[in-house]
This record gives sequence, structure tokens and C-alpha cells, in this order.
Amino acid sequence: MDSKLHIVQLTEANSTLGTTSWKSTSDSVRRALELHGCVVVDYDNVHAAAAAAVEGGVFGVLKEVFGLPLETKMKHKSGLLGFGYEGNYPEMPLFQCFGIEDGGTHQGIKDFTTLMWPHHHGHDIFCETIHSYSNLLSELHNTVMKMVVSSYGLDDKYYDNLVDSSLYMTRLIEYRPPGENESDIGLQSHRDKGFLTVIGTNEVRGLQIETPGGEWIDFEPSPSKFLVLAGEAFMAWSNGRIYSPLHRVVARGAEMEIRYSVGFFSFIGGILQVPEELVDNKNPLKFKPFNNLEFLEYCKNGGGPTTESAIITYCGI
Ligand SMILES: O=C(O)CCC(=O)C(=O)O
Ligand SMILES: [Fe+2]
Repeated sequence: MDSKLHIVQLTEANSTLGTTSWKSTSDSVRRALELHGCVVVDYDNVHAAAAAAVEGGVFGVLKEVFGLPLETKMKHKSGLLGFGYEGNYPEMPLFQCFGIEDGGTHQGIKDFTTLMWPHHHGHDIFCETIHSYSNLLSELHNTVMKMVVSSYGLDDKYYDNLVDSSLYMTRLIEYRPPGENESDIGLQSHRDKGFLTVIGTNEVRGLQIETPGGEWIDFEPSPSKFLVLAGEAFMAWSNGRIYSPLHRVVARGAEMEIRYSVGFFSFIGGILQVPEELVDNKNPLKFKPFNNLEFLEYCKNGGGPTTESAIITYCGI
């Protein structure tokens, strides 16, 4: 097994539908998601410059929001698993996060900042910085989704339907370094329960992804590199072609700095079913139609195994 994550360079040219390099780029993104369930995207200079411009600011403003008093942070609530404020878990004390619904939109971030900084009617620098970074992640999310649909030879309407029915979450995460005698677990190993996740981080290592063969591989952070991960809903939609990997965050011995990450997550609303083009005699239907948000609720209530694919228990045939 290849012990490196698959890296794809995305440029303006190869990530635009209809260009000569679109097909080969889409195929390599799709292949990486089938083999590893993830792909590292290295954005070209144009995007990297945009990323770098906001990157310096992003992780600075994150420090501010996580530094707010606990009672302020706890005002951010949601009934959905992983949305809302989370932290102070005895089994992973280093971790805290805010899951912001519609965090790719200006309004979503604006509402969040108004809640966190009510006396200042929000926090404009925070709002603009997080919104532009989230936008970058969302653009990348849509490009990858379009590439996979296209690489399977499916009509664009599948992409349009997925995008139109998606519920999006931007998750801001902080991992502080462990104290003496404290566990080094930042985030316990899990598979994402949505469709597709895009993660950007500061330059502190710690994110690891497990290959289907059971080997843990480090994601090497850099301002122009983003990790795209397939969730279990994507695996089911693709009739099991796309893999959804276990991943975790471990505070590594030498890295005693705070690790920040921003994740952009999609969940599909309504009923999700395998496109009929992905089912034939050689590939019989493996998943019943399902509701991604009900699957999330099922996982929240402890349903399904944690290391095996919960989606197989939930709606596998
Ligand atoms: O912080 C990271 O890099 C990973 C976060 C993650 O896996 C998640 O929030 O589901
Ligand atoms: Fe995850």
C-alpha cells in the first residue's frame, strides 16, 4: 500500500469543466477518493495567494473566539450532531469546536459573530476573514463534487441536485497541546457522517487518515494544501465505490503549539439514492435510499459501530 496521501494540483485550467485537462484531473480525484477516501488538493498560485492572504488572519481570529468565556461559547447551540459548540469532553479534553450552519454564507457567519460579540453588533474582521476562508473551502468542495459526478459519466443534473439539496456546516476547531500526563488524543477516530468534507489547517501537524489496509498516514499541512475527505453518505451514494476513511487528530510529541482547523461539511437533505447509472449486474445495489440527516440522528443516538461503517448497518443491503 502506498503510504502517502494522493496529491492533486488544481489550477484554473484543470478545474474548469470542458478544458482538456479536466477529464484526467477529475479521474485522478475520483480514483483517490475510491482508493483512500481522501485527496490532498494543492491549489494553484491564484488560489494559494488568496488562501495565504486570509490564512494569516484566519487562525488569529480563531484564537479570539476560542478565548471567549465558556458561557458565551455555550450560547452557540444546535440540535444537530456536530453543529453548535462542543468541547470539554473528558475523553478528548484538548478539543473544542463551533459547528456553524450555513457557514459558507455571509449571513451564517454574521449571525454567529453577533451571538458571540453582542455588544459590538458582531465582529466585522472575524466575519469577513472566516467568510472568505469558508468560501474558499466551499468552492473547492463544489469543484470536487462536480469532478466525481463528471468522472462517473453522470449528467450534470446529479451535481445540481446534490448542491441544491445540501445543508452546509463550517466547523471551527481548536486543539490545545496536552498538559503533563494528559492524553494526546485531539479527536477520536471516526468517519464523517455527511457527504464531503474539506479541511484547511494551520501548520501544526496531527491529522491522520487510515488507509483501507489499516495504516495511519499523516496529513502534512501547508497554507496551499487542503484535505478533501469522503463521508459515509458519499460512500453510499456511490454504491460503495468511494471509500470513507477513519481519521483522527493526535497531538504529536514535538508539536506543542495550538492546532487550528476549519472544516467545510456537506450533508444532503431529502432522500439520497444511488444513481441508476452506478448499478448494473456487476455492481448490484448495495444501499437502500436513505436520509442523510436521519442517519446523523441515528449516529448521535449511538447507532451503528464506531470503527466499521455505520452507514452499512444503517442502510446497507
Ligand atoms: O481538525 C481536523 O483536522 C479534523 C476534523 C474532523 O475530522 C472533523 O471535524 O470531523
Ligand atoms: Fe472528521
